[in-house]
Amino acid sequence: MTATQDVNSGATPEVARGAAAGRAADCPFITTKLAKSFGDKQVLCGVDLRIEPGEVLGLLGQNGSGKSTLIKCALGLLRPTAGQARIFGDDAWDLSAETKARIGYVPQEVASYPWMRVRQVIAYHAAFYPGWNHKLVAELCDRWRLPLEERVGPLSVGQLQALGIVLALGPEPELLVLDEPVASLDPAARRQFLRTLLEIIEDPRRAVLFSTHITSDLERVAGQVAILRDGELVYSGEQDALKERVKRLRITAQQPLPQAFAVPGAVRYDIDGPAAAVTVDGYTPELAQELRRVWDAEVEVDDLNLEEIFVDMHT
Ligand SMILES: Nc1ncnc2c1ncn2[C@@H]1O[C@H](COP(=O)(O)OP(=O)(O)OP(=O)(O)O)[C@@H](O)[C@H]1O
Repeated sequence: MTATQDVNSGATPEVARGAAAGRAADCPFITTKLAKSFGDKQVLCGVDLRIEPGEVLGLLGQNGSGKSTLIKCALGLLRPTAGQARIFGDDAWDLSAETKARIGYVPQEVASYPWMRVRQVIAYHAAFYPGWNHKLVAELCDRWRLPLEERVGPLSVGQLQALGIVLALGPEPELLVLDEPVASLDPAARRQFLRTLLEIIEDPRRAVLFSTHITSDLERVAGQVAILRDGELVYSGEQDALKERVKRLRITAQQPLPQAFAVPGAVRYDIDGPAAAVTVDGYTPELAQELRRVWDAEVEVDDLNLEEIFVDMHT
């Protein structure tokens, strides 16, 4: 595990010492019926998720839907109540040092050593990783104008977040897990980050789990999308397939639409007399044809972007 946190103890990245190359290339990330409760509050309800090498999975969900809890259970930072998470074949609660060394994790709140200078923190982390990419780290520090000679303690939240990303990317991890990594970055730094991420995922061995509320970012980088609602996955699959499946139908009938007007798979209705805008989950061209026939209506089909899909699925 890279650097900003040791997944099991919250201690130094010593766990990465002795990182071994050449382990069997197991699936980077699998959860099976993963469940987590805090007291009597169930936060995750049987989540099945899988990320293959070369995939970027964007994790979406409203505040409190369980994204961070899912990530922490999958990385062995929280113990699941039921089900299982495996990282490169290891049980998440019992990750080997070799497996931890293959993971880069940027938590929602980056913690580091406040008394050290930025340059020292980077050198400290680099010392644990034989494959540390000094050139990449220097480039990233430059791009994000990280103040190498300043102490970590007084860094701004955004600077600390950028440092967390640098530390996670330094060892060139095969699994990169980012829990809202850009929330505090300014627009220029965010753009730089996305550029960096796009460069990183050119390597087909890498898998990325990227949780964010900024859907336009996910739209650019995530081939796979998972949507959590109240601890349950309501979608997991290709972003393109989601966009094929969820459409907005603009319906114009000859007469005001009756009370009984209903569309199979509708997740949102806006009805105004003879006109309706209906978002459906499970669109097919046959559905549009059927609506034209049954309601004697014109039906136009609009594509939605990821943000519109997310919002409509949560109203
Ligand atoms: N240690 C804990 N003890 C009790 N409840 C917790 C704990 N950690 C998380 N929760 C609860 O679990 C729920 C899910 O929290 P989580 O942080 O996973 O959500 P999230 O989807 O990451 O939210 P956000 O988008 O706001 O970061 C919340 O209701 C939260 O209060």
